[in-house]
Amino acid sequence: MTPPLIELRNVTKRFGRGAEQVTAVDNISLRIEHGETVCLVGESGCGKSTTGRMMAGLLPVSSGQILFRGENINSLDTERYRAFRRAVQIIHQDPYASLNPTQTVRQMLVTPLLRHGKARDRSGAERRALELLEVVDLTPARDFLDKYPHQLSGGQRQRVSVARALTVEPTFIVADEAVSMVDVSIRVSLLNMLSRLKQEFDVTFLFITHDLALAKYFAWQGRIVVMYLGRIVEEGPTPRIITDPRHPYTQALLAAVPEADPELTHRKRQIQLRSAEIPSLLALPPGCTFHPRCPYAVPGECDVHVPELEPIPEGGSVACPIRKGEPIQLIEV
Ligand SMILES: Nc1ncnc2c1ncn2[C@@H]1O[C@H](COP(=O)(O)OP(=O)(O)OP(=O)(O)O)[C@@H](O)[C@H]1O
Repeated sequence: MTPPLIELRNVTKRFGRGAEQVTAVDNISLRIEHGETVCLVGESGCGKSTTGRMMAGLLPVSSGQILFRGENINSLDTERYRAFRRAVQIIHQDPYASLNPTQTVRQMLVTPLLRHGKARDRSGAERRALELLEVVDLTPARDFLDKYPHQLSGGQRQRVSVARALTVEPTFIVADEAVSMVDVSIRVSLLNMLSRLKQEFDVTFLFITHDLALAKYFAWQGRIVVMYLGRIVEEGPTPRIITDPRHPYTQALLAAVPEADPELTHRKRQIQLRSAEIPSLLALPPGCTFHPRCPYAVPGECDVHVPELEPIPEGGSVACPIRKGEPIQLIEV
């Protein structure tokens, strides 16, 4: 049996020491198959970026294992580890911070192409750089080769980041809030470009976003994984999560979608959180960490036991023994 492309097994990540220590990611397990598109969603600070950075090999785990094509990335020899680091690329939220301001687009693309043997010589690397600029819809490509990051718009910079990631022919891309900083008007064209890469380059995606409407758009054929305060609280096929969310937190996230998306908002979900405040990672509530905000919390159960993710027949799994079997009540508006 082919192993998943990438797998997290009971991965935990702690930052800091002593009383200041926080557990940003708490014992999560996740399998992503080759060709899948998975969206990791949740509010700011729930551990999405930390998870993505660990998967890209940019942060060590505190405990647990990350397996790439079935092999623990910490047991790889130098050559295989380098191959893993090339295979997994990350696209950050802020392309301005991740692009070197002193380099032209030509340098940013030609250098990795030559360094990683993706082109035989300089002219081959330039040809490939031009092709990649066209792939990311920066045309006419020649006009962009000598530009510096500050001469590009936010959307164009993000396209250069994507082209740069593609120079090493990755199999897995972590797109961390990759379209959040660009204007809404060009968000869709960026998303469409990323979607095209799934097919054209056979890339598997982990798309990290706080916005369920984006997750729905990007991963309708894929899966949504919902994180809350470092834990996975629900996961499943996107259509099921969007139309029939079971965890009260997922329901609250959906109810908060501001976009005029008729599929997300034509029926209002009946959920009124007890508190809008997210607890601090420094003082996590016992039991289910969502219980102080949850309208369905059962005293003696939810404030005591940490719920496990359990599969549900409709697809995916839910970490809420109280609500997992209950479709939400909807009211027509
Ligand atoms: N290098 C670090 N040192 C200390 N704490 C960190 C570090 N990186 C992240 N954290 C903490 O870990 C928690 C999770 O952060 P993370 O960036 O993974 O969340 P997120 O869901 O991606 O949120 P955002 O969308 O705001 O980036 C936060 O409380 C954050 O302050």
